[in-house]
Amino acid sequence: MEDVENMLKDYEIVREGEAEIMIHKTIATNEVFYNPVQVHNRDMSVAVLRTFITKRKEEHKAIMDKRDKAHSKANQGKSSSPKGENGSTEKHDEMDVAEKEIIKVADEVKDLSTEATKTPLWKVAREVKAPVVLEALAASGLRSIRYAREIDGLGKVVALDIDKACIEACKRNMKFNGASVMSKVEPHLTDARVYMLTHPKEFDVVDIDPYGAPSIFLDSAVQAVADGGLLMCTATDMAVLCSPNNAEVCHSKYGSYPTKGKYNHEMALRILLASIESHANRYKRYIVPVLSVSMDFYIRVFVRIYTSANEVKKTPLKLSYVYQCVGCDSFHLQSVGRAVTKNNSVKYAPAFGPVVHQECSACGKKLTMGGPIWSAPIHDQEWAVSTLTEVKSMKDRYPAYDKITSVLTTISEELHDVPLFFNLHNISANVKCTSPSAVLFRSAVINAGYRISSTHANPLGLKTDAPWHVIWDIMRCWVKNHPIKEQPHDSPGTAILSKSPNLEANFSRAAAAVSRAQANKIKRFLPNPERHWGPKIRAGRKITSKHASLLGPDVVNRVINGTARPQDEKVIEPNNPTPETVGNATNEEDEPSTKRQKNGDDGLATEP
Ligand SMILES: C[S@@+](CC[C@H](N)C(=O)[O-])C[C@H]1O[C@@H](n2cnc3c(N)ncnc32)[C@H](O)[C@@H]1O
Ligand SMILES: [Zn+2]
Repeated sequence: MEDVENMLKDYEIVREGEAEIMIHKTIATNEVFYNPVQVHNRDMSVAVLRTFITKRKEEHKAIMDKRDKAHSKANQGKSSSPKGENGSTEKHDEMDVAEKEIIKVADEVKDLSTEATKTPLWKVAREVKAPVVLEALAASGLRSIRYAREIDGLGKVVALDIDKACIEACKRNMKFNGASVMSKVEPHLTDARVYMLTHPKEFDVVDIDPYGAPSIFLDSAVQAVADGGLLMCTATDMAVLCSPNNAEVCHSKYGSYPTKGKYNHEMALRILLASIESHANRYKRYIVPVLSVSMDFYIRVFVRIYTSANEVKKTPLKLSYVYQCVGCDSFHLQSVGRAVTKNNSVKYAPAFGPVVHQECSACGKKLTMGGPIWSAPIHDQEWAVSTLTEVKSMKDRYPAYDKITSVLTTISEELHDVPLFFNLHNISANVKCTSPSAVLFRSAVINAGYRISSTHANPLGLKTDAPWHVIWDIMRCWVKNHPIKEQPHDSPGTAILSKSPNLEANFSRAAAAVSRAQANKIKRFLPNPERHWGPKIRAGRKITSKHASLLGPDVVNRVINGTARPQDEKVIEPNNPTPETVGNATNEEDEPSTKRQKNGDDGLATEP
């Protein structure tokens, strides 16, 4: 008893969701990674895991129903087949009926769940197994403990870390959370890559939450996920994924070039998805994204993984290069592959190109090329809506309820089949005019016969299927009624405005120009979580005077002198290193400024 009390006096107890973890009071050691603002990440993961469990049950039930239907049809065929003289032929007929029915049903089930696994229908167990989870990079074990305590119907949770101090902290925290956690969570001190490679297809859920880039874990992670299982993966190296200044690093880690577009947070998601797909394809596997989130200072994707050599051939249709104009915000996508149908068979060949001229058709400037990115949908609309509904029904169980409902609401309203987006303020800046309000601009697009939506990745971003010549025509019409000062003759804006519009834009207010969430005054974007929010310094990295500009001289002095206070913990979180500013002025009161700062500190968990 005294031992426990003695031990507890060195720790601060932090509660998140239903888990409580012990954080050492002496932060100078910075021994085990813990970042409180990642509660958004953990809450979102809890929510998606709950949806996964529900969906798997539904899919399993559908398979069972179909199997039962197949059996009863086969039995009917058996009883109604006329008795002939030749017993063996009759038997054959009966088997034919049953077999055909089962094959037909197997196809239907495959369509139903897009689960192209090779498991024969008769082999599917009657009871759906409780999903087994692997948290590959567990640190304090907080996430694994939350999964074990909060998610009903979950099987074992295996928590790995390569760092002894982390696994010790994880074991301590498990014990602190009681017997139910002790019996469910299984910690291992090991290199996650080796563990995942030696446990192929063993986990229904694999969670990767690294410092910075997940790239070194992807190859083994895609192999550890069971067919139809879920891979959840974070990347916090936004400076690499978003900025052409780090293009070499991005290409070496992910196999794609980023471009300089205002859509760069969504592009980061699409680069990560393309990279996971490429790793999966090596093992005849492919991904189906269910939710892809750009949040705070990082991105997180949730993808299901299936095995099918046939489906893998279609990957080039889901990938595109991006041509980005250097003069204006126009961008164009070029698919990597195309489908060729010949005599009832489909083959996949490289696409015809290029889809653009060497100069931008709007402003005449050059185009840079980026990608390849994942250009198929990044979310499953039904998953987004189900997850949102489920979160709303359990408000008390999500400490970051406001944040995750706002993100899920915006995601549920996104145009899912339109990759990337532009920023209304930026395209107005291209032609040097005052920006039309979002509602007026959206109305003009809708009145021209196209669809438009917002995006969760940027409060001022707009997704539309309208081609760029329509977008520029709308801006030309706007400028006609809102004249601008004369611009330099060689500016992109002058080139854009020198052409007469082919379309007469109609700015009269369209009903669909305001989203359902906006109409109902539901918050779609929230301000930053707290003053010193962002990725944390890597665990174990010594805090020195070099971190003064980041943490403040007082905190650094206290840490160096060994007199740090528990509240200093909150300050040891540098700002977001994302190289772009997401927009400042906003014309919608529910969309606060999310201007972010550049940061060059080399001790960040996000640095490459
Ligand atoms: C960002 S922290 C994980 C945070 C944790 N998931 C959470 O939600 O609090 C990354 C962890 O990965 C661990 N790690 C790094 N490389 C690893 C490897 N190859 N195998 C296992 N763990 C590793 C580090 O020790 C660190 O504890
Ligand atoms: Zn241009």
